[in-house]
Amino acid sequence: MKLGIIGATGRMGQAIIRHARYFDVRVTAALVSQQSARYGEPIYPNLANGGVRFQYAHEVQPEQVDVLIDFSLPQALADNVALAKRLGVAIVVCTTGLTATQQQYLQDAAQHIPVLYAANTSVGITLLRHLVQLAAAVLPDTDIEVIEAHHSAKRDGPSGTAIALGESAAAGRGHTLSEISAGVRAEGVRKSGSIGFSVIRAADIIGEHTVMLAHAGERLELTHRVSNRRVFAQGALQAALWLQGQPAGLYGMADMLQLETQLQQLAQGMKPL
Ligand SMILES: NC(=O)C1=CN([C@@H]2O[C@H](COP(=O)(O)OP(=O)(O)OC[C@H]3O[C@@H](n4cnc5c(N)ncnc54)[C@H](OP(=O)(O)O)[C@@H]3O)[C@@H](O)[C@H]2O)C=CC1
Ligand SMILES: O=C(O)C1=N[C@H](C(=O)O)C[C@H](O)C1
Repeated sequence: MKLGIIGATGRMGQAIIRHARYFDVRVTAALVSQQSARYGEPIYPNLANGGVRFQYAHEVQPEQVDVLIDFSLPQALADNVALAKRLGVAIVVCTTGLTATQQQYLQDAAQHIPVLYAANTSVGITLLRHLVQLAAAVLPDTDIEVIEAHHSAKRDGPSGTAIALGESAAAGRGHTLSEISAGVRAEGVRKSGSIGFSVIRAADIIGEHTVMLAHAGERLELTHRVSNRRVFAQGALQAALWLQGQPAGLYGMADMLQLETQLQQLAQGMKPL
């Protein structure tokens, strides 16, 4: 598969370029912003890469890529989706901090091309979202808080993953997140039934999320920690390979992993404790 990576000079873009060779994937386009200092440089000088150099989106030709992965910035989303439509290829969007308007661009593009959106491409978070929904439903009276920690260069907060986990918890309670979100907590007493967020930014933390479900005398904490960006890169590459064969539509990581089917089959085969 011929892959175009958008945000190719960034932390995640570089992780994709490093890990593509472990999949049946060749990076054939590595896209940078008009402001990039890296334009024209070879993408990974230490490895044979067929002479691919960092280039601008408007230079990419339709035969050059089969699928795109976007790890850039929200403000580039409209251009990235337009590029996928121009090339007529699927796009895996992994950028977080999207506005409602930018999320609508994904919905609109999905009428024409396959689009997979994932705020977190790890298998662990895809499963955790389901566990959180279940726990929130089974423990309806617990207070729910989402705590996340990331590196000091992260721009958005709460993280896209924290918001997705909050959405899962709210869904478990029969609500949308916007109905019961308390946002990032500051001062003031807790409103019963609200979901609050805590945000930590420090050093080189790659990505950590905890969902706490607490009531008096007892607390359940569901935690996911990533210690290597390879985890995100592998998930995104796997998603790109899968998405290429799908019809136009908007997908998530759970669709790619067929998680609902897997969980139903497992639940049927489980013995009572
Ligand atoms: N879904 C997931 O699992 C994960 C998602 N993320 C998200 O991915 C995004 C990128 O993260 P990260 O790699 O750490 O960020 P970086 O800041 O390291 O990289 C972003 C890159 O985007 C490039 N860029 C900026 N503007 C544009 C543009 N207009 N068009 C194309 N490229 C542009 C920049 O480079 P240049 O100017 O040289 O082009 C920059 O290198 C963030 O939103 C982050 O939250 C991160 C990790 C995992
Ligand atoms: O910016 C990051 O680094 C990460 N961003 C994603 C998010 O906002 O959820 C996913 C991951 O935790 C790393």
